[in-house]
Amino acid sequence: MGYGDEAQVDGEQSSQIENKPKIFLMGLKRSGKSSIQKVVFHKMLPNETLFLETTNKVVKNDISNSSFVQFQIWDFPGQLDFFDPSFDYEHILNNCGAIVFVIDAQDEIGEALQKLHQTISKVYQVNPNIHFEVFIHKSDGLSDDHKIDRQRDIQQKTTEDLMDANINVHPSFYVTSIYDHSIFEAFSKVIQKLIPQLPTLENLLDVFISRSRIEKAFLVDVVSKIYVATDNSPVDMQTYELCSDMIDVVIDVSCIYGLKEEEEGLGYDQESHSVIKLNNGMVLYLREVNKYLALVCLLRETNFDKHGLIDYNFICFKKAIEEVFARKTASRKKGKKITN
Ligand SMILES: Nc1nc2c(ncn2[C@@H]2O[C@H](COP(=O)(O)OP(=O)(O)OP(=O)(O)O)[C@@H](O)[C@H]2O)c(=O)[nH]1
Repeated sequence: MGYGDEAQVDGEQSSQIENKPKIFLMGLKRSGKSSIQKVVFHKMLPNETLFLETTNKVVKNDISNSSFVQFQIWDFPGQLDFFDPSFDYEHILNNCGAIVFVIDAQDEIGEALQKLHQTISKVYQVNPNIHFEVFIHKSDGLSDDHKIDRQRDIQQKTTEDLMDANINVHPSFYVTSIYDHSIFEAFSKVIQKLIPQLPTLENLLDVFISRSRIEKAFLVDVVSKIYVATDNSPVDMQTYELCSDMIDVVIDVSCIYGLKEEEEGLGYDQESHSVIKLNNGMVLYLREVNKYLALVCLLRETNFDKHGLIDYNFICFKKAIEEVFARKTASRKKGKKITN
């Protein structure tokens, strides 16, 4: 299952800008932009990206999976000169929330760094509110030492160049690969910056886990496995991977045993919940929050004895989330009325 429409847009169509915030995927040719989009949002297997052809036009993708996560991803071909005077980039940048700049960490990085600097300096002049996110990509092919060196080099050079040019921008850096969960974690962080309700969601999660003696909780988008929010304790990649895999297990089992004959669907509804006891004394706990989101938690088995309390706290948490959604929808409608 994938998301929404995928459309090729040319110069003219690109001027028809909708109100959803946009995330631009930029970087040199073959750096991995289309692969990232396909793997994260279209469930393409990483190995299948080997056969992706080079992108010739801007590819626009509408991501409307949940009330919180609604945006467009624009995949720019590596060979496109974004700042060509014939390309109306100033207009396009007005509604852009973030630029994800992808650097192939297995390749020579000089040209990519030059292009990154040029992109940041020009974009900053048009819209200083855009978040700059640098993916140090294809990290799977590097040894651990090499990974650290690459990240340090890219981060240092970019920051120094920006300081020398007097540009007050602080890009975020992520080491990513489509062959593990790093790409999902990085994209989660990119998207979270575009969710205005993030502090409220994090607070709700903090209260929920502390009252329920839970170690870690993620509010996950069930289709993409991007986490929309988590509590304030640090994210450990293995825990995120476990929680994300649990969603697959629950959906797969529901599809096989939960759907009626000839019934089609994702196998995920209000009834979806699951508890998995691991052999290391930990428990995974999943509950449906709404059509798009699941709460997935990790807790100690000894703290699961009072699971009635956890279930009760979850109901309160779910109600609070519904209120946040309702407020968001109400304020959106109010905004529309005013503009009408
Ligand atoms: N090892 C490795 N290869 C990757 C990764 N991501 C993408 N690739 C490979 O990189 C190659 C280029 O990927 P694309 O997604 O087509 O690159 P692009 O940036 O969209 O390229 P253009 O369309 O030319 O701008 C493909 O063969 C992918 O399989 C990764 O994380 N690790």
